[in-house]
Amino acid sequence: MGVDVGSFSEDTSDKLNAENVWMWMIARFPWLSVDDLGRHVPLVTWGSLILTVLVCVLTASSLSWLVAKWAIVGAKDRHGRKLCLAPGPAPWPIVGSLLQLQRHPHRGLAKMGEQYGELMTVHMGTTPTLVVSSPAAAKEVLLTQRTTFASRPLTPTVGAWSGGRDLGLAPYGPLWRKQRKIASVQLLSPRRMEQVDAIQRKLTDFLEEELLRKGQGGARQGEGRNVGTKEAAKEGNDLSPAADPLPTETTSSLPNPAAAVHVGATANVEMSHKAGTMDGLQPVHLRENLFHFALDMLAYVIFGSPVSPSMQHHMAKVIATSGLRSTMRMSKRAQEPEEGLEHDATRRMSKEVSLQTTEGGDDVNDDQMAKRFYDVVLSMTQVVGVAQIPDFVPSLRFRALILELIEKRHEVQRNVAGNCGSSCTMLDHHQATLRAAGLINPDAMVDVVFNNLSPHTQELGGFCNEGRRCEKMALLKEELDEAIGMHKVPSENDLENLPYLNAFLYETLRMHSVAPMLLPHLAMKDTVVFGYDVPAGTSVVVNAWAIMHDPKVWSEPWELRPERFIRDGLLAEDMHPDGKNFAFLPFGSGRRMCPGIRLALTTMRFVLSRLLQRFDVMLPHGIKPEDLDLTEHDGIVIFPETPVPFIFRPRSMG
Ligand code: HEM
Repeated sequence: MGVDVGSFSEDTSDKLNAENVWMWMIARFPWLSVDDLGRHVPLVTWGSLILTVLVCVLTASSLSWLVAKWAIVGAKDRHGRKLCLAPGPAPWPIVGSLLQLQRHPHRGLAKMGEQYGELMTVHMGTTPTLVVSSPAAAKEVLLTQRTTFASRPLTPTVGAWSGGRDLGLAPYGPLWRKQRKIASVQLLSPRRMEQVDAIQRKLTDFLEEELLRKGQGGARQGEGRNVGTKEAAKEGNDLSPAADPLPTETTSSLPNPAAAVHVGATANVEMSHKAGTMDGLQPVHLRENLFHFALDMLAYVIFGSPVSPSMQHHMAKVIATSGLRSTMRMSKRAQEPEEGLEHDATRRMSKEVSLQTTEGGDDVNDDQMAKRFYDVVLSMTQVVGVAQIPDFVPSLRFRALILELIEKRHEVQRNVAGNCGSSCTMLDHHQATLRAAGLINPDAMVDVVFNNLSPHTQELGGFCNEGRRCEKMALLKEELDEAIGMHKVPSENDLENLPYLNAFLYETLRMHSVAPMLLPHLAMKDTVVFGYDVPAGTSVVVNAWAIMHDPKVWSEPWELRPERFIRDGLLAEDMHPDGKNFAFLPFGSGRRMCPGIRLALTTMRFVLSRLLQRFDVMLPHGIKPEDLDLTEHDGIVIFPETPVPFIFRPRSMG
């Protein structure tokens, strides 16, 4: 049958019948005509395509329902007994509910929890996971049944990373117990914390100096270029210590974590562009400085010395101003012009001095080592999550780097003055000086761990511009000024007794939970939680974020209200993050609770109080609180994706 598509008139639409619709479609899409099958192959193709898609969709959806039914309703235990699993969304084949979780799984799961309740079964890929979202259920899993849930799932990522042999991700068993004991009794013991205290003070002094220097435009050569411009943000070095080069040719290749995470984030670019100076002071990104601070602390605890080039530069200054300077002058006079000697000496030392350096150390390697250290720590925070997506690249990089750092540390140990006798090199002396200055940790974690492991296990190998936030800042300062004053370096004892400072810290940990879903746990045997079966091997995620933002648990959970942690003018004892209050779990609870809680709290209290003593912290002119993009960076550890520029005005100026 021929159809005169050319003569088809749209006016025939008043007769809305199948024939008209068909003719209208043929007028629009002539290839739909079946006049000449040979010529109109597309119709057949489209037809089969549509049919195929339909079949696929139907099959997938019935399959997913079948799987859901099998997984949730019809699941049976080893003895064929029907299991009653916690309710949850029907999973899709292969991906389970991963697509519904979107970018921030803790938020996605909190939303699902509103529908399914405090215990739900969610498929992370093909793995059924029990998600816990209430204080009572968290208590049941982390405390009452703490041994049953004390293990960690061995995901492909964890397997590739460390084979599950590291403390944080190891399955519950003898190796984990041994590591945990070393961590609690030796590495993070009160005695060790005193040693860490000394380096913490030095690093905080350095942090303050850096904030001051950068705020004043950055004195070092090459710094401050493009600051606050779109170009700088695009380069990834805008306002950050990534633009923190050692002088001249040793420009650091240290990554800007912001750039690594989100190069040129629009908000960042716009904000940096808008950020104006204030009282002649430049805005500074605190986040990067704190990131470097924390990693230097970590590197000190683990490898015995900070790793960032800027810190090494600082260490070099210690040497250059020590007795060794004259030795250096003498030994290098023949090669160096007198003018600018000190600067050159400092620079040269900064090349030579680092934990990794062997004699004649090379700055490029040091910089690369630091870059890799920052890089892998950052990637660690992104990869180890509930979404079990294997990413082998960072894990292999991580292993190689750690092995290299351990080897270098052994080298340092061999070279430490005293061991080398008459063959002591200049570097040995430098390291002895750093040790004396407390900049090389005599008991680095690698040493402790290696001394403790048997040969067998070794083989296994707040900002303030206006309004209520200002009030809170003022309250913090008032408390600090009254109790300690502006100049005294506070002791841990001083700080523990400041209710508002601690309450402020706790409230921040509640609102911006660093590890929002703790680390994943694993059921080691079949058990029952609140009437629901939990078969052995089930992954368990405690959504601490959901609990800490639940309006049934916390009134006005989105409001920053440190006062909620204070009772009768004192810090409420039952509101400590020590794992006893299951509504407030920033460090987890039970067997796998964070062993670093003391170090973390001490460090945060100290840094916060020192910054408050020294600076008025505010947003730059032209930036309002509502301009800020506080979107969380995705990964198992949460921090703001876009660094916020602050003005650090020395209080002496005010
Ligand atoms: C604000 C800082 C910190 C927060 C919020 C934090 C939070 C956490 C959380 C939530 C867990 C998981 C608990 C669980 O799965 O039930 C954890 C585990 C862990 N944390 Fe921390 N942590 C912090 C700092 C530190 C520090 C400074 C160290 C060490 C120096 C550390 C070492 C560990 C280790 C080794 C584990 C694994 C413990 C195990 O599985 O047995 N953390 N942390």
